[in-house]
Amino acid sequence: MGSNRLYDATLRADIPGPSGSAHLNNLRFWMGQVDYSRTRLASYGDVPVVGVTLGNASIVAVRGSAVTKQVLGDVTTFEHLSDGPLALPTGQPYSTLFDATATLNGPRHVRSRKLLMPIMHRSALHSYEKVFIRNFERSRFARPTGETFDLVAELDRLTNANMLACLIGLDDANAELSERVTQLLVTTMDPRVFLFKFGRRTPYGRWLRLVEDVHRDVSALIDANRDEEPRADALSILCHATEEDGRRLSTSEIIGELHGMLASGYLTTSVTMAWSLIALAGGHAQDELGSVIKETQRLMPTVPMSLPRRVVRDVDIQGTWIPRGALLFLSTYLEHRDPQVFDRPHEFDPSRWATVKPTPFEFFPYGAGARRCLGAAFAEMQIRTTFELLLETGVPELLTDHLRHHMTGGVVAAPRGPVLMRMQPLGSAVRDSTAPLERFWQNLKP
Ligand code: HEM
Repeated sequence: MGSNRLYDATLRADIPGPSGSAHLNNLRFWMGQVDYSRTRLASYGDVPVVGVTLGNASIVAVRGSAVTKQVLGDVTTFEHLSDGPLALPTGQPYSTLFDATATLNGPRHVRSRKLLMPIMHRSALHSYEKVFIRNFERSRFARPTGETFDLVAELDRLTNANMLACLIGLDDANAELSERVTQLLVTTMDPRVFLFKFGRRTPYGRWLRLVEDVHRDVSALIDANRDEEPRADALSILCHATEEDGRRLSTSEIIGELHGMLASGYLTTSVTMAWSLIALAGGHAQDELGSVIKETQRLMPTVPMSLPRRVVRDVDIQGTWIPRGALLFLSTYLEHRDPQVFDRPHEFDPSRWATVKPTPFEFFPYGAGARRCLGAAFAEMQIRTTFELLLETGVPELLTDHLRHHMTGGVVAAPRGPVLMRMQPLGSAVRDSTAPLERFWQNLKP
């Protein structure tokens, strides 16, 4: 549904927005969504719908908790994209690799969410916790020796190991496949792959071979698992899951869902952990852990602009008519700084969470409604388990003063690495980085 073009002159609407070249406006939007929200969108105040280009609804951003509720609450008008640059060639065994909860709509989406529920069941989460503990103990965070390292890279390694073990059951014994799956996740986020979608020696050709290899190897793993005793990882749970009519998920469905969860959950978790650890190591280790994590997610939501929604029927948004076909975004970054909800909205203050009680449409780092992040409980358990162990082990000390962010994978706002830290023995006095951290948060003000 809807045009894949990023500018469609026929999608006219009576909305404000910058004039000038639509292509340049689009470029500014895609280049940096935090900066776009901060410098462009914020200047329109409370206007509910702003076009990336004046008077055109090809790409629009919407504002306010009432509109957020309308958009996230109506999954039949505002659909997730199932098309886009990721579409794979048809007729191949791997053609459905990107068919998963995050890209499906309508009854197929409802069905796939339901089928994934056992993966997030309390008993499953309990077994994942053991993996988080084991991998933490092998990480640099478990060694309070004063060694300097890059927290962004270390968290990336740790989260990757956690996800591969919990979702696919991979560990050191499957190093080669682990490496290939990781490579696929990383290259799928590389825009160069999709610039020229032809040839075998191009980045696209190499990426397609990787898709084929991973699909073949994980399919073999799934087939082997069907005959084995159930284990605690998601792959095994899905192999043994049955629908109400007794039907089992096909190998292609399972591999699509596993890939979808890895793609949705790996970078988002490692980056959320990196921002939170920067706050902990920079002077907030004594504050209540849950409040530090929430306050970090408020000021720097890892996904600062929502996933795009395709408007599939003409719709009225707070008195503004938006035509079918529009591509619509919410600015989580701006909604999380609403002064009506958060007093002194640009200050990093974990203690506010003792009193502030935002609705799910005022604070939504994981989205809200029928498409709320399916892995939120999994991510939260991973974050809490890791940081509780870390704070019991030693004192984290932030060594990098100049913090910056960049957009990666198209949708994630990550710290620009390296961000150096060290783990000092418990009871050590460490340098106070509150001033540089404060400067960083202030520089992010709209
Ligand atoms: C801190 C880490 C994470 C953050 C910040 C995050 C954030 C999000 C956001 C913003 C969405 C979009 C919601 C929407 O479109 O309204 C989403 C969707 C999703 N996430 Fe996460 N996520 C995280 C971790 C994970 C993990 C670990 C998994 C899997 C194990 C996961 C699986 C999914 C799936 C399957 C969807 C699609 C849900 C649907 O469309 O019904 N996420 N996530």
